[in-house]
Amino acid sequence: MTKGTAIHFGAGNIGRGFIGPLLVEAGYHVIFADVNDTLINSLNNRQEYQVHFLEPRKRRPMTVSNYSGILSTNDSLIKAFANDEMRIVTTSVGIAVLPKIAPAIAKGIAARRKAGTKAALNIIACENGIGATEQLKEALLEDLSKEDKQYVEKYIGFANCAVDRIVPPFENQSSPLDQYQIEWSVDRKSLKGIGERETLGIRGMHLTDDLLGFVERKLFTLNCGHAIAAYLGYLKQCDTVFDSIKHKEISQIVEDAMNESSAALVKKHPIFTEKEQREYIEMCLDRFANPNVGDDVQRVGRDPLRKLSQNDRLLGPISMAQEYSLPITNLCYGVAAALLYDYQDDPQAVELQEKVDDLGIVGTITNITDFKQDCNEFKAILTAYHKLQKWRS
Ligand SMILES: NC(=O)C1=CN([C@@H]2O[C@H](COP(=O)(O)OP(=O)(O)OC[C@H]3O[C@@H](n4cnc5c(N)ncnc54)[C@H](O)[C@@H]3O)[C@@H](O)[C@H]2O)C=CC1
Ligand SMILES: O=P(O)(O)OC[C@H]1O[C@](O)(CO)[C@@H](O)[C@@H]1O
Repeated sequence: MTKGTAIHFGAGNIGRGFIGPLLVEAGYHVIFADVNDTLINSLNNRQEYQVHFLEPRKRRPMTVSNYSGILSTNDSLIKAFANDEMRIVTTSVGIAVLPKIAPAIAKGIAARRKAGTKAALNIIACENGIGATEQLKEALLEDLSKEDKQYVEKYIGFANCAVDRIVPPFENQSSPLDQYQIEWSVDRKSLKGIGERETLGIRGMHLTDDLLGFVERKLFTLNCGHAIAAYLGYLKQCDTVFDSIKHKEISQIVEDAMNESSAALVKKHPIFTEKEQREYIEMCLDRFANPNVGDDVQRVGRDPLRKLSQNDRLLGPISMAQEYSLPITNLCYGVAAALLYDYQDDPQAVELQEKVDDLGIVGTITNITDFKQDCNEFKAILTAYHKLQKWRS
């Protein structure tokens, strides 16, 4: 049964491998909008592609069809917004790219208003980060007229979400996908056009009134452990997270860091019990150790400055633990490992190491973390940094 049309910005790993397939399976025609014309041409020429599951158990690949591709700069995309059948807009372009796609979405909304379309449209940014859809909304409001803003209030929902699926890069026109518990939790109250008990009819989308809990659980547990495994693995010259987690001293730090984060998480978000968090951590460790997921440490560790930002997976759990005066030693190892990340093909790693060269490590920790030099967190990061330096030599 057709449910209408969806536009998905970013036909990369999570777009083609996770969100796109869920929307297609739910009965939407998905328009993938991307800047990469080779990718768009290849999607249009193929008309279908496969998603295969990297789980230890065998499961049949899924065939994805009922989609089309369009360059995100193409004016037809703006026209597509005006269509009454257009119901949902999703993104997975990377959080820093959201301001770049905002003008096209703003033009699309203006076209929708001018066409007199009254059907609700929901926009969901599926990026790793807190409040990604909110950031997109703020960026696009700048481009809207007063009338468009009134229209937005009435008909356009902007819902934050947590998106959890490990999708390593595509190979040979098919998408590898890890098949553990999947999570696409969406803020129910921000959606438009659905009743109290209704859903958008998308299997795998979980509507919740406690979104922040789900976002922080994913970012501060799974992403936290994943990033620490990547940065520590990089120091030991591991190629993949799978290789990294085989080192006992790495898996211990990763597990202990996730435990430290969880101890604070269950206090802040009592919707999760300690038992559930223990099981969640087990599930994360299983995923990291899945031999079928050949996930490069450089992919998982990409953009270290973003990962070292205040509310992200490394400093976020430390602040949360500080609120309850809980231990943070292993989380500080994660921060220190990220500070040592010097992969030359990652522009943020290069920028980070230039900062270390300019400011010294004490100045860099101050600059990035905002911790005072005499506080425990600062000392723990500095101590861990000096210990981890020896891993490289
Ligand atoms: N890969 C994964 O397992 C997961 C990724 N995420 C999040 O999803 C987002 C995307 O990640 P991936 O799919 O791995 O990255 P990716 O690099 O595979 O895909 C990003 C896509 O966005 C496109 N893009 C870049 N600028 C654009 C623009 N201005 N307009 C339209 N398209 C544009 C790129 O061409 C690329 O196809 C990130 O925020 C990431 O944190 C979240 C959970 C899991
Ligand atoms: O996509 P980010 O935020 O750079 O994080 C790296 C990795 O974190 C995950 O979302 C989950 O661990 C990966 O699948 C993802 O690619």
